[in-house]
Amino acid sequence: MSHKSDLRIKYKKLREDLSESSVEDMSLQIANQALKLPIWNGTYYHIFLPISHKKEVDTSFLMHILQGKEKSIVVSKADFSTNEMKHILLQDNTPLKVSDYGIPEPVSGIEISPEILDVVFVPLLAYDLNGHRIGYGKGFYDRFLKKCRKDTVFIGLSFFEPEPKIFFEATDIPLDYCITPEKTFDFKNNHLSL
Ligand SMILES: Nc1nc2c(c(=O)[nH]1)N(C=O)[C@@H](CNc1ccc(C(=O)N[C@@H](CCC(=O)O)C(=O)O)cc1)CN2
Ligand SMILES: Nc1ncnc2c1ncn2[C@@H]1O[C@H](COP(=O)(O)OP(=O)(O)OP(=O)(O)O)[C@@H](O)[C@H]1O
Repeated sequence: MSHKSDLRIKYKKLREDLSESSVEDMSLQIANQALKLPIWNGTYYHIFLPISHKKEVDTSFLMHILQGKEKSIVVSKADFSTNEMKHILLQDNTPLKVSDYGIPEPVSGIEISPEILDVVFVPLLAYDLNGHRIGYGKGFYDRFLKKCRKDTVFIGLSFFEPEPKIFFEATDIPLDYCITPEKTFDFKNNHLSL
């Protein structure tokens, strides 16, 4: 089993090697895969805005789907002094600004409590067949997800296949699904769903 730090290096490199056009193509495929999941009865959907220079999944396609379905969309603002995030309702007039870390974030707006969220799309570097994930290592999402409801659905988005097994800590909150361009993994039912 690889160390978390080695996996971070491995997946950062795999992402760097992707062309801009494959990032766009695969991000569109991921959004299309999301349409097949049984997640569309909710009201509040949390989504991350991608750090583009890190070649994260481009969530703008998913965002268009959410807007088309008239869902309420929630985005976050990270506080690097506490490693906690604030969650803000995205409205037509919500001002966004790219932070020092390259993350597009709301400047101001209506704050939303994590308990209200029905679905959270989760950024990640690596994940495994049990739905354990690794991010950039500050624990932002671990702290956030534990404040959501028991029935909130957590969905990772990745360009890559899962690792067989990642060592996890007591604070790690596992994903329910991970969507990749070709396949969607359903961890609760322990099989490939679609
Ligand atoms: N789009 C997006 N937003 C997100 C996350 C994410 O993974 N993706 N996060 C998920 O938790 C949080 C931000 N996490 C971050 C943690 C560390 C660094 C950071 O240290 N950046 C350094 C470069 C370090 C490196 O490349 O390894 C820098 O920008 O100087 C950036 C973001 C909250 N918002
Ligand atoms: N709920 C929590 N309360 C306090 N500390 C936490 C909590 N969750 C995680 N941490 C701590 O935060 C640090 C980073 O956690 P971890 O390595 O799991 O981050 P990550 O999942 O890779 O990053 P991220 O969630 O930001 O994408 C660890 O030291 C962990 O112990």
